[in-house]
Amino acid sequence: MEQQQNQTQQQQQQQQNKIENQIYELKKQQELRFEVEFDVKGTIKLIEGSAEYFGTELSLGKTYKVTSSKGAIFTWSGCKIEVSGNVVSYIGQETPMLLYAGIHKIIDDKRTEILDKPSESGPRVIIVGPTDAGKSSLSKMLMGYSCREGYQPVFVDLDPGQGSITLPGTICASLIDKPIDIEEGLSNSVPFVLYYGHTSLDVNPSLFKAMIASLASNVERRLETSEIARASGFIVNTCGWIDGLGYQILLDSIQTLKANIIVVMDNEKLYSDLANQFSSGGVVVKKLPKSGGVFLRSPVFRKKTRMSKIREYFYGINGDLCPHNVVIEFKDVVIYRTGGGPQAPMSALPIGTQSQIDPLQLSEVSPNPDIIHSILAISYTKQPQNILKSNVAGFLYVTEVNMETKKITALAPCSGPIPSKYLLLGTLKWLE
Ligand SMILES: Nc1ncnc2c1ncn2[C@@H]1O[C@H](COP(=O)(O)OP(=O)(O)OP(=O)(O)O)[C@@H](O)[C@H]1O
Repeated sequence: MEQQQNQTQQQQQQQQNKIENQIYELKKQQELRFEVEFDVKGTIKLIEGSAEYFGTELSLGKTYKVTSSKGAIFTWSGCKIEVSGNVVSYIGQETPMLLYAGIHKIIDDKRTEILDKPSESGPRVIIVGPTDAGKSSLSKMLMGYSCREGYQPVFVDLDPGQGSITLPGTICASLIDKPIDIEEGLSNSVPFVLYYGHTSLDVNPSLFKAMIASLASNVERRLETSEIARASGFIVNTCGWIDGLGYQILLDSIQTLKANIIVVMDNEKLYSDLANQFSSGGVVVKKLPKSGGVFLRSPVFRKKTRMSKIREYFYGINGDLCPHNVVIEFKDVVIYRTGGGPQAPMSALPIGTQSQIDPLQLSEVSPNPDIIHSILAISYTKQPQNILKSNVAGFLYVTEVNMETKKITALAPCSGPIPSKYLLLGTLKWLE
């Protein structure tokens, strides 16, 4: 009841604050929480003091465009911020930022500790917790703080639901050498990308686990490339499925990636289970509360975010890219899907039964109108049997399949022939 009243008051306050050119004065360790709807634009400018957006410092006097997003500008020492456009905002008085900074300290200490020990590994951080706990935001913060100290951690994104580095449906690893761009996010990094093809883990958990193993080998190789890479380690963001099979996948991810720092957000049971399982093996397991500012995102909002992420891939964040229509003859490509055909998610099978289909089996798909609106990953592989562990060169969006002329028309981010004949299909679709 009290929570409901608080929420209503907060909403009323947010409505009042939807004013053009509002100036906010933040005291130390406060944050300005904001929300900008889809297709609506606003700006944020730091006009005095210092502040950061999930670990990235704001430049004084620079106007940042914000759209389709929710977030917070935090200050350690106090600041003034000017907000304009259709931005709903309010000041968050209490934040868990000191505790979050404490996790950065643990990571930093680990880096210092292993500098003179070439056989030891730097921080291998994995952030786990339920949906909308603030995991992605914390991973951005930790990467931002690391880069500000000259480290270059690898960011591993194991959440195919949103696709923070490239498209939804992927899992990726990318070296981060500067704090994340406030307007463009992670889109400037050059990642190693695997196309899982689905936005939910339960469609093909075995494939997901196999892909984590491939990603882990890639990350290991990256950590061995230099002293700075070894010391910087990696930061993994996971998806919010934490019980049943979701928990098993988390355990598998922690073990496969050999995580040595586990950060559990907003869930006592998960913390207790993971602490019991891993603390005795020298792994640091820490729990963190969720920030009161984290927005709960409805399934509709999540779907819209996914769709806008795909749009961004082809058209650019500001609509400034010009994708090309490519026409591909059936004979020039081979399309594969995993799992031997369309599958029911695990959750849809009767309890205790298992799908008879080998989840890692590749089956060739003849081009047909059912693949219209699908996102196809173009693989770098030269051998089709390696398609599931090979980096993705890019994506195509199928707009037409002509069975008479035997041609596929697809949207591609750039012109010219596609770099490989091997394409991977999942269940990810986009209605432009
Ligand atoms: N302190 C904050 N103030 C305002 N918004 C915030 C704050 N922290 C996070 N958010 C926003 O809340 C939303 C959810 O946070 P985030 O994506 O970090 O959660 P998550 O646990 O990674 O979610 P999921 O696993 O369900 O994708 C995001 O839009 C994020 O920008």
